[in-house]
Amino acid sequence: MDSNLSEYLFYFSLPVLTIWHLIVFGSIFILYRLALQLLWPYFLSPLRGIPGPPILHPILGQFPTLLHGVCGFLQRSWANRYGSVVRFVGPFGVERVVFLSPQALHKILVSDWQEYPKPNFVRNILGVSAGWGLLTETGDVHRQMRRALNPAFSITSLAEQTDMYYEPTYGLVELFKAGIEAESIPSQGKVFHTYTWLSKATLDIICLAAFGYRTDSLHNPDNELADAYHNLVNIQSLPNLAIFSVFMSIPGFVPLMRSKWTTARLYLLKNVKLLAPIAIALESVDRIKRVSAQMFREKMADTEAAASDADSKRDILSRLVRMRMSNASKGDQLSDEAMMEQVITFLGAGHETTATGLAWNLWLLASHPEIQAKLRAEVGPIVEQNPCPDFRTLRQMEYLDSVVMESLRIMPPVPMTLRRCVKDDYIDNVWIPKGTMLYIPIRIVNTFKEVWGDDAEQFRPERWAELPKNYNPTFSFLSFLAGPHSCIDRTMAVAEMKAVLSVLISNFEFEPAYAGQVIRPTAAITMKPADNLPLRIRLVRQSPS
Ligand code: HEM
Repeated sequence: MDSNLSEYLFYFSLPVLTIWHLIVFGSIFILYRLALQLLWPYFLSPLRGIPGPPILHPILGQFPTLLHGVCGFLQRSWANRYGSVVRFVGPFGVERVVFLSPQALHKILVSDWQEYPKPNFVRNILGVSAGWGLLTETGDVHRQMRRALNPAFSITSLAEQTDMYYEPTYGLVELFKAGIEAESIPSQGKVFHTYTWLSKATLDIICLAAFGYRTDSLHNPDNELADAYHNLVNIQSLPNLAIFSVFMSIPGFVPLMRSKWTTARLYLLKNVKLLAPIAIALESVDRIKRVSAQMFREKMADTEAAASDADSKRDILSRLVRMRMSNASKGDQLSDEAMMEQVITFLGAGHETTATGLAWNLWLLASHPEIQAKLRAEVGPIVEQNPCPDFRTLRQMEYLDSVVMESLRIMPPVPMTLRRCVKDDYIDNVWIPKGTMLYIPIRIVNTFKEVWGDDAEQFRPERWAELPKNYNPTFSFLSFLAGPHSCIDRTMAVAEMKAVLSVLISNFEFEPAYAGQVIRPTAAITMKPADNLPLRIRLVRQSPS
């Protein structure tokens, strides 16, 4: 082509062509992609032979029913109907496959875990709301991080922390007592929104345990950290999760949101309805990071790893700082930045999960007074003698253990999680193409009748004293997941729940707030009570016997 002609095309035709081509080809491409995406699950998908519920809506799939249903119940009814491999379709033709067999779960979560990471949009949501650490990393980076962090979560380390749970717990006891005594007829007790209060107490506990930092959000709601977490927890809902999922899937959206430019303009984004929950999450995490960074700097400046304060010596951050100092020349070291992100992750992963677990436990006890009385008979005399039972004593209370495990089984704070297949594979002899989204059905597995029997959905702590013969220690109870991504702090979570519960049950009786009370679990990442779980609380000694 002669150079004049190419110059002519470049300077004159290209802009004209670009505008029209952009509009026309862009529209055709979007329509083509949309049509393909919508037709995909009906006619083209290699997964369409897997049994599962019919697609309810051509654009939204099963999403409307999932949105209005109780988390996990629908999937459980599908599993009962279609068997141990189920396919269902979400919005815009996105398919999800559920595997229930222990062999399939072993492959996805344990033996081939590197081939089944969390989907990127999930990692982005977790990263934006709970820091970029263990929860978001995968593969070798994750393995190295976990190796560096594991020693701070050893049983010995956690056992030494147990007494830190009691200051916030007794703070809660005092608040409940004061509220009840201020009533005109104290013997009738008082209705409290238990989840709200448990969320404050568990935030105070995790801040002490993770940083050695006293938030005291029970008495001081204006505390920077408490306020930021309060905002973060309040935006959790399924519709907001859907908004997060869409935006977090757009390439480049997360780096843009994390940029300094956007951070400085979050106040503007809060006025855009669709983006408001994301802006609130980012702003809250930014505030949490600022407080954490300050605490981290203080710990690092104290070369004795905070030798001055007894509490801070045993917190997770102090342990990590000490480990780093003693291993200064070895590998597996985390940078300052990485260590900070981890601690934010611990707060995010450890605060709401435990609050939710405790709230459901109190509900189950409130609605099963005979079990509550049996538990009180075990824990009451022990707590009376020793108001702050240590790790060993908590472990020795067998019925308490059964009650906590049974509650976590029926009402797991994390009811499901997602994984994505990074290469074509066979699972349970079913061909799963690269990119397939897998729904890990924690709540369904925990209440699977083939393992747990016909009363699988009932709250019966006694079953833990004699486990069913089909029980598989790793894959019949998935509340803390299994494999390299399983909860790093399972031991602390259970010990903390036991500590708080033993003290509360020794001091109070819990009842439904009104006759016929129905619970409303709402699940985004955790499954919390939508109404903050009102319960009537009475002082133990004043209750009619
Ligand atoms: C009852 C309370 C808790 C429950 C039910 C729970 C449950 C879980 C579950 C299901 C996962 C796996 C998530 C996934 O991979 O999709 C997980 C991971 C994790 N949890 Fe917990 N958790 C609880 C308490 C805690 C506490 C107190 C901490 C405090 C440090 C914590 C820290 C973590 C971390 C760091 C991970 C990521 C582990 C990894 O990927 O290597 N959790 N938890």
